[in-house]
Amino acid sequence: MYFLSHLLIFTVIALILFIYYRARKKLNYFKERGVPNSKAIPVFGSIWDNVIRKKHFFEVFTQLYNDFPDLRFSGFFMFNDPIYLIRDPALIKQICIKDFDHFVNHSNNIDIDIDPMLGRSVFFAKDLRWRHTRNILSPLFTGSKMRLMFSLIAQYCDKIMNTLLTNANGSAKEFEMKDIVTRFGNDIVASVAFGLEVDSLKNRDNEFYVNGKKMVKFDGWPGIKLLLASVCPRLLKLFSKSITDMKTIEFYVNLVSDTIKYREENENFSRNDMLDLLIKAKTKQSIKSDEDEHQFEESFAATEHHSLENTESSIEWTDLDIASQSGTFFFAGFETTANSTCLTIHELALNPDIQDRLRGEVDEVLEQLQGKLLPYEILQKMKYMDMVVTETLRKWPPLAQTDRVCSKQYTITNSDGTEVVLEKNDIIGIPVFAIQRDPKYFPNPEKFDPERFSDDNKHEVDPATFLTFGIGPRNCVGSRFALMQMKAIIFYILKYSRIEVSAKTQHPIQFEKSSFTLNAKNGFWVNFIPRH
Ligand code: HEM
Repeated sequence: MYFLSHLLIFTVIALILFIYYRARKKLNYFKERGVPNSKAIPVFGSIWDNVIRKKHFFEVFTQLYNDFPDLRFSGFFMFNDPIYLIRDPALIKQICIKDFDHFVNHSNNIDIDIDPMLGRSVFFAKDLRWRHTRNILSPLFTGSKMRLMFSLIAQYCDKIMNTLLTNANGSAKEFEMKDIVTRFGNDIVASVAFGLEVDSLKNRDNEFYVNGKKMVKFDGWPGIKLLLASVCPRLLKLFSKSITDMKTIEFYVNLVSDTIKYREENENFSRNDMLDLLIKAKTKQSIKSDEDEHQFEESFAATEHHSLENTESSIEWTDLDIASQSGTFFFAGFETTANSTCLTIHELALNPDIQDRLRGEVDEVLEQLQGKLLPYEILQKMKYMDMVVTETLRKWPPLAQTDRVCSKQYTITNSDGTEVVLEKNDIIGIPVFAIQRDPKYFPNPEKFDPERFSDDNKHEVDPATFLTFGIGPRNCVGSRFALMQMKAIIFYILKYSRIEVSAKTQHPIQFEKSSFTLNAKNGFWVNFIPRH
């Protein structure tokens, strides 16, 4: 027994020393390639300040960006992984657009045998599966498809804002916006992506909302599983069957299967929602083309659709594939859209003059509509709305950084002339937040200034410095959906109320350091003053 316990202690110490030695050796990675790198410690790399919750990810990434202001790229370590941080917008464009074929995947791939739900989603898929899925999905997110869905969203926002403020009798009502906007988002996803009507403000613990919350919970054990899925999938398989809870997967697949069955049995049923389009894609029916696309004003922030080579695929779509793409609205679009909406509301509360001007635009539209529901075409024509939302997304992009993985050798040249050959599986980081807060590209970057995106000024913004929705063929497929949802919620809030700071509004706002995105530490509190 005595011998065994000593052997165990010895083995554990030897293992720790071995891991430490290997991690320390890895820290020479950039030096050996002639690339200056940010400070790093073994195992935790350059993000120690976030690991101990001293700084938010956003602050850490900004520090790494500012470490070498004159270089086109430098290096840092995300735990043990060396990452090339690309600082030069022209190089970002070259990698993500021109030479995209060398950089197709993100680093957070998940195989379908690790998680049948996430692995099928376009967000986590890689190579051929990604190309095939993206080719199917891209046509479902164009302006004309958004227009079809928009009436469901506008109706919902109008009804809910109206109910929220009944009984207020003209007096201020204090709300924590994240809770409200999350419930808005949940019901909109239920309606558009799953064909289900729920009212999460009334039925607070409805099954759809509870399962949705589980899907987007990526802190704690689910977060560790997500990290293991890309760093060490074999280890994850030892501990767990899947990242997403199997019961949650079953819930969504059953929901989608029942709805598909209903719609197939009722041929005349048409709801013009995303699920309809996904079912058509599954059964390889043609989806009406977008010849009327040009009639819509495009939001400044909406991402371009890049055509990919046509990939004939032998992958047959099942109900699980459809449930997975519908589920993508949760894990790719839920927190991002909800936080961006809350931050727009927060900025409008802090900047009453900007809010007044936006309300003026809303009122003009309301007068034009004469009680009718807001149509998508008119929403898209609201110039100041677009400027306000775009400036929020510039100042507060919900993801600090995105990335690409190199798939075949590629040479990049630094400002000092050093050439570096990127090898297969090398990772490059794109510092979204730091670039959008760099005074070189956005003077006085802390200021909330929608004028940056006015017709007179927006041509001065280099598209490769506005990266909130990413760049190139792997950009955010849901940008139009996110913008439509954010604008609809803001429109109907301003129709029914004036937003003011409340006693609980935090300014300057602080964010949860354990979160990878911008979750306010004490919530997003504001007062709504009902309008007559
Ligand atoms: C304000 C809200 C949102 C923001 C800021 C955002 C941002 C992003 C970013 C930065 C990326 C990576 C792009 C790149 O690496 O170039 C991305 C990818 C993606 N987003 Fe969004 N997103 C938002 C909302 C949504 C919504 C509502 C959906 C709905 C389906 C969505 C679906 C996706 C998908 C599927 C991808 C992966 C695309 C691919 O890998 O082909 N996003 N998003």
